[in-house]
Amino acid sequence: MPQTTNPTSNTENKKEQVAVLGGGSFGTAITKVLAEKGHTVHFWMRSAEQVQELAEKGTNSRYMPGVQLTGDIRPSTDFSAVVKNADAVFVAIPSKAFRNVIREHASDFHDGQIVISLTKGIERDGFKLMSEILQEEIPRTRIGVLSGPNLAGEIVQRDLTATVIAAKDPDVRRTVQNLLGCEYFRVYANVDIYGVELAGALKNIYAIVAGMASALELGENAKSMLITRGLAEMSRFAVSLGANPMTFMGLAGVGDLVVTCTSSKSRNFRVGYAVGKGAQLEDAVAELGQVAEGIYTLQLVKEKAEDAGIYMPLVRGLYEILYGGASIKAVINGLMMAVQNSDVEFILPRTLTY
Ligand SMILES: NC(=O)C1=CN([C@@H]2O[C@H](COP(=O)(O)OP(=O)(O)OC[C@H]3O[C@@H](n4cnc5c(N)ncnc54)[C@H](OP(=O)(O)O)[C@@H]3O)[C@@H](O)[C@H]2O)C=CC1
Ligand SMILES: O=C(CO)COP(=O)(O)O
Repeated sequence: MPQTTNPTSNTENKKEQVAVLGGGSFGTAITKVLAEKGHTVHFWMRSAEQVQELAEKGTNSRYMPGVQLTGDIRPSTDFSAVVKNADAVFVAIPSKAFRNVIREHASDFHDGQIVISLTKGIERDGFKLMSEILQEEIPRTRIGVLSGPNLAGEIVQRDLTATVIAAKDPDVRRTVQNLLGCEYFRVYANVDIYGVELAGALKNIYAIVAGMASALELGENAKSMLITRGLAEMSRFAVSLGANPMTFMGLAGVGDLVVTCTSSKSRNFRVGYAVGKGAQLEDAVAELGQVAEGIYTLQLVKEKAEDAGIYMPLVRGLYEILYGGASIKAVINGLMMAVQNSDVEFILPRTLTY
């Protein structure tokens, strides 16, 4: 009988110099994982007060109240010093600021340096994903994307978590698996950067929809319908842009979609919930006090889908509610009474069902 090899671990314990850019919830969570693995983490944030608090008390109370950070963490507002000696750099800057920050400091990155985007958003001009921005701004680095069902608030509690590293270069994938993989954090590999990254950005839209459905107490069947039709819609969109549909079966696709559509720990879910309970969008966002990428991604995807003629009824419906003044009830009714179509269109194409 042929034997399948099953190595006990591909996680090394070599200590490295790494950098994390962005002092919000996710930057802090990844810093904590890296530091607990014994790496030296150079942590860049723009707030001098936050740097001082982290250096003196080992906390980031603005974004992770009650969480103690331990290990060799070196917070700093000096971007150049943070990036200069790092073998790998993890970027957790919201999509709206991502290009400006990288462009302003492009000369600080060195040839061959590993740079990994953690950001789940899209840039307005040109519909660019973060890996594309990295490619344009710092093309001589080795680029990857980390995405998956990764609620920061759970990672800092050491709750069991898995994620995906997507990179063309196998050495980048291996390095990131070694840097982060530990008893509570697993890193799976993919080569479909575009699909992994697009999945992470798109699912935020459906998390807003799911939060709304939860506020309206539409029921468990409705929740399942939304998640599954959301998956159909996001994979239809991504495939038309060149991503691999199989990526959406993995952690970065269905995995992240499920966690953000079912948990009030997701900020996008919470924004949808608040609007479902009658709040204005601006008030819901202000109350959150953190980034909810889905509200920007929604606008960009709606425009892109219309330009490209891609059928995205959930995106259109949510857009009409958030930005077009439509009533939630009318949108739900319109969705329910639309043409009944193919379940899995990669098996039964949509057009054949008319
Ligand atoms: N939180 C999570 O569970 C996860 C988040 N992500 C993704 O990570 C990315 C970052 O999100 P997250 O950390 O949660 O966001 P937060 O809202 O928690 O924090 C945002 C951080 O970005 C900083 N920032 C904002 N604008 C700038 C700027 N112009 N220059 C420098 N820093 C800036 C903020 O600094 P300041 O406080 O000074 O304003 C703050 O440190 C998002 O794309 C998100 O989708 C991915 C997986 C999980
Ligand atoms: O991406 C996330 C979990 O995977 C975090 O989602 P939110 O940004 O909605 O909190």
